[in-house]
Amino acid sequence: MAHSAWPGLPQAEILRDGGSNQYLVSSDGGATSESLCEGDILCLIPTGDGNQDPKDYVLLYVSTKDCDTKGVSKTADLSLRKFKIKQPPKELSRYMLNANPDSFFGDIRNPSNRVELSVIVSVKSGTCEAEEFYDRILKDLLSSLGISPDQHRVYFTESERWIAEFASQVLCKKANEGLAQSVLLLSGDGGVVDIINGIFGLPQTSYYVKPKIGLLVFGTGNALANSSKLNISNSRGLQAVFHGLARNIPTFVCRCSTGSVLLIDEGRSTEEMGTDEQGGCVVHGAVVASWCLHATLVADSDTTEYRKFGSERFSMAANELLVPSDGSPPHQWQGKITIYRRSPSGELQSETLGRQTHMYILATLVSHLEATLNISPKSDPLDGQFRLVEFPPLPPAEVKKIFGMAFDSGRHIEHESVGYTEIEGLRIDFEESDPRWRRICIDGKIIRIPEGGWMEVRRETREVVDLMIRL
Ligand SMILES: Nc1ncnc2c1ncn2[C@@H]1O[C@H](COP(=O)(O)OP(=O)(O)OP(=O)(O)O)[C@@H](O)[C@H]1O
Repeated sequence: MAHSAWPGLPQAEILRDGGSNQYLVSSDGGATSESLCEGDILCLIPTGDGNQDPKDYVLLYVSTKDCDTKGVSKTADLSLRKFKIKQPPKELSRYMLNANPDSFFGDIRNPSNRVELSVIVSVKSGTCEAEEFYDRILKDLLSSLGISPDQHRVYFTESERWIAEFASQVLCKKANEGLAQSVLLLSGDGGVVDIINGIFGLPQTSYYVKPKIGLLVFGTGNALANSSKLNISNSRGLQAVFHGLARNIPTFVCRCSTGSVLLIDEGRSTEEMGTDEQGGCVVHGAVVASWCLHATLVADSDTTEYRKFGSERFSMAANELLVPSDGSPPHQWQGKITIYRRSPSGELQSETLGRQTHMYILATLVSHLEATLNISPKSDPLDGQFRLVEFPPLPPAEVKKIFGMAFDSGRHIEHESVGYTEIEGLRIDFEESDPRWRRICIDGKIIRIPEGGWMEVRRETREVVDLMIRL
């Protein structure tokens, strides 16, 4: 760490403010003070180097104009604060930045021991705040840590395909050469999944070193972050980057019949998918594979107009599907569902769901699709277990009741019409003539299956990337 990074830093005192996780930071000899939530602390850096007093630290945190807001403030209200501190409260020692060669940045005090760092800013994620967060917080933070512009690369996404192409052309290539890499990714689930797919598109060498992803949360649903105990405070996940551990992101593979296409540009255009040796279409996911109501509402709400409403867009589109404004009844999706499970002796077994019409078919590796939508309450962070949530066509009021229960700590699994089970995989044979009802969702990406087609999802055993999480 270059101590020259801290010239003229003001001195402050940090004290616990009552019994909660609130602190008071007072500077200017007590003339100025502001409240600080523990979730907004980034790190404490010991500045003593033997000649100096070891009780000197630099405190870095994200400050908000609106500190009464529960949860997360708008990025426009955030700024990075840096103070010299003497004797911080001892419970804050867990935020101490130690010299650790295995950490996300490598040995931050020693530039020659740092890992290769890329920063990817997904400019269209969520409500498009990632770029502003980079400008307001991240740029200054990296420079304060002594990570100079020549020691990392910053990229702003230029297209829908940008992250997947970067992942295959840069990340995978270097990982295959055995290079340790870390990626600060400002996005929603889509950015992570694009990285996973970009890497899965190429073979792995025996030298492969999994890149570490530090996910800064800027999407709409943020299922992976909300399910992985990432602290979605104003630090947007930076606490896990500094103080977390790297853990494998479990994934699944989805194969679909030849002729399946990825819908892009708000569904106006299509793109060819990757293919396997048999000519089937292949895509990987880490969050969710769905059909019926879930896939259709994600697809219908993926427009610039809907995106302005943040995660509210999902319930708006769901309402239109359950109670269509033209007065028609909700659609009943038609198809054959086959479920794969492992027997206690490890044998793969299949069983067909005993009905042909459906309202909800969703296989997931995560617990939460949104901050409070606990779709799979038995899932633990990154546990790798695939679970199926399904129910048949029901009156709209009953479907809304089920969702109310899902938002209430995942109680929907107690509803008599909801099936919830551990699975190894799932196959759908579609029996729908209208292409609108043949759209599936793989981690937010929408795939249209050809008429008479099928899709199959299975857990994937190859590991490609790690996520920084706090255990
Ligand atoms: N410069 C760009 N031009 C066009 N599309 C972009 C650009 N940058 C990102 N995108 C696309 O924007 C989408 C952002 O997805 P992401 O998952 O990160 O956010 P989200 O959908 O709002 O959140 P979540 O998936 O968590 O609900 C992706 O499909 C990505 O490919």
